[in-house]
Amino acid sequence: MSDDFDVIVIGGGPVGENAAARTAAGGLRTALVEAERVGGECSYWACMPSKALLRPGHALAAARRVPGVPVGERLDPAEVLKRRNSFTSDWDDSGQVEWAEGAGLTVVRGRGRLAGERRVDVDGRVLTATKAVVVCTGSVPRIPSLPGLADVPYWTSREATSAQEVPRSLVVLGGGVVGVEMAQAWARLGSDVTLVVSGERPLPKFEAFAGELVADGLKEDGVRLVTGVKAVGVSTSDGSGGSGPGGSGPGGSGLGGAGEVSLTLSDDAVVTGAHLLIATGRQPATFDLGVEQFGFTAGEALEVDDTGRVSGVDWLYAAGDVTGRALLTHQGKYAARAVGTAIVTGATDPEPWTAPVATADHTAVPQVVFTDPEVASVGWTEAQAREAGLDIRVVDLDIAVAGSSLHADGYRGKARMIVDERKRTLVGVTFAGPDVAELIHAATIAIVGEVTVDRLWHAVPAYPTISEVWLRLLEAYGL
Ligand SMILES: Cc1cc2nc3c(=O)[nH]c(=O)nc-3n(C[C@H](O)[C@H](O)[C@H](O)COP(=O)(O)OP(=O)(O)OC[C@H]3O[C@@H](n4cnc5c(N)ncnc54)[C@H](O)[C@@H]3O)c2cc1C
Ligand SMILES: NC(=O)c1ccc[n+]([C@@H]2O[C@H](COP(=O)([O-])OP(=O)(O)OC[C@H]3O[C@@H](n4cnc5c(N)ncnc54)[C@H](O)[C@@H]3O)[C@@H](O)[C@H]2O)c1
Repeated sequence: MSDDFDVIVIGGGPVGENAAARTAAGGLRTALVEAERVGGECSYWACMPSKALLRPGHALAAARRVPGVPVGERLDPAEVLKRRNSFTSDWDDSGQVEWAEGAGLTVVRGRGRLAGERRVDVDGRVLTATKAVVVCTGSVPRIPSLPGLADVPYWTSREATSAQEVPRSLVVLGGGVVGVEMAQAWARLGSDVTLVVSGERPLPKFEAFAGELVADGLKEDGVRLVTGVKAVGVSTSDGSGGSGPGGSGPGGSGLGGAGEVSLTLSDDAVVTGAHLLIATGRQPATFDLGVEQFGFTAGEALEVDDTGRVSGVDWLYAAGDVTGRALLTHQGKYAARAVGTAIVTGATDPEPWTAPVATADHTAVPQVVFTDPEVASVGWTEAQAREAGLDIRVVDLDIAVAGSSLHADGYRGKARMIVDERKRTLVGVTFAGPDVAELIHAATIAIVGEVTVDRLWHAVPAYPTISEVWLRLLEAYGL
């Protein structure tokens, strides 16, 4: 096999796959270098397995909210885990490799390292690129420096998404998206879950009402929510199980016997569980990658422009989590399409909102938190819009339309629309409530298209759908 390519992509997660597929489709000889599994974190230890763990609980809760539907009391964990395993292809990436080869890529197994201009060392074998190298190495869990943590076994999102049995009990540290999703998934599968968050509520990056509704949902599922405290130490009751990340999923060793992990909190309280999940954020995977030769620091993001070009190096591109821009699969894949197009077309300074540019990263990033209730948001929160100095009007509503009451008895949800008063266009929208995920793409289109509220008035939502909340929001705005 030749070691000369036009493009070398390091990291075969969803972002690397998309960047590589784009350059290959543009006629460029493209290598995809992957150290673990083609498909990346998203396919095996993040998006797919986490959503597969959550979906059955949502289906059961939804059915129970509609009288007359005959449903059981609880989930069947064995079946849920079996279905989750099928979504990760039992952690076998041969299907993804087949897809990559079918897309014209050369898959190179091994750990890639930048080795000078347009050169990548893969475990001693040096590949060269005539055009570009694209770094798509993703991110890794950010582990806090907590006294005792290095000496106890703990879960990261990998073990939390791949465990092969329901933990008897689970302490989750960190109330971001991973923390709330995994707390609910395992609680609904029968685990006794405690979620420890340092702020007043979970999901601090979202509108406050969203975090409050999710907190209520978690409590209804029996999750013990501990707020406003910091973890100050960790220990095990029997000292068993080795140290560092490990669990009952593929690759993990587990805590072993009946030992418990205890987290000591800043108010002197102690919370205990069979497993401890550290869900305190992620950091760019730029370790042992040779980024220092280009002025970057290992563990920090690769700063890129909107075409994905790494600052100061004209042949080096990056996309996805490693850039620290938006740690989301869909947004990383969007950036990958931009990078691929920029490399194929040779665009260096394209106009915003053209194909080689990830313009939406700045103003229109959608995200769904797949808890019950769900949170779906796009664009800016009120706080971010005010910080940006925009003249805004905030419209808040309960989601209470014919569609929502038909959807579920006792439907409880909230919506917020933020309007730029100067342009009369939307700059941010958040929905929180059962099954709001599918509402958000309409908001994304309105923000990206800079549709005015006056024109949006003519986008009539079908009756009786939950989308009628759009009509109520515009009426509340004054139309
Ligand atoms: C629990 C969890 C749930 C999530 N759920 C969602 C969700 O529902 N929706 C969503 O949009 N986002 C979700 N995310 C975020 C999403 O997983 C990431 O944004 C996405 O995986 C980023 O893709 P990526 O290709 O940049 O990185 P990754 O998926 O991390 O892939 C990077 C790849 O690069 C490889 N690699 C790293 N270094 C090297 C090297 N030196 N040489 C060769 N290969 C290397 C890795 O092995 C990996 O395969 C979730 C994250 C977590 C942790
Ligand atoms: N549904 C989805 O789209 C989805 C699901 C999971 C993850 N993700 C993405 O993956 C990324 C990582 O998720 P995450 O939840 O790990 O990170 P995050 O940054 O969303 O949340 C981490 C949380 O941990 C808290 N924290 C940090 N240090 C702490 C400490 N020492 N003690 C207690 N709390 C602490 C932070 O305040 C924050 O709320 C996010 O950017 C997220 O958007 C997306």
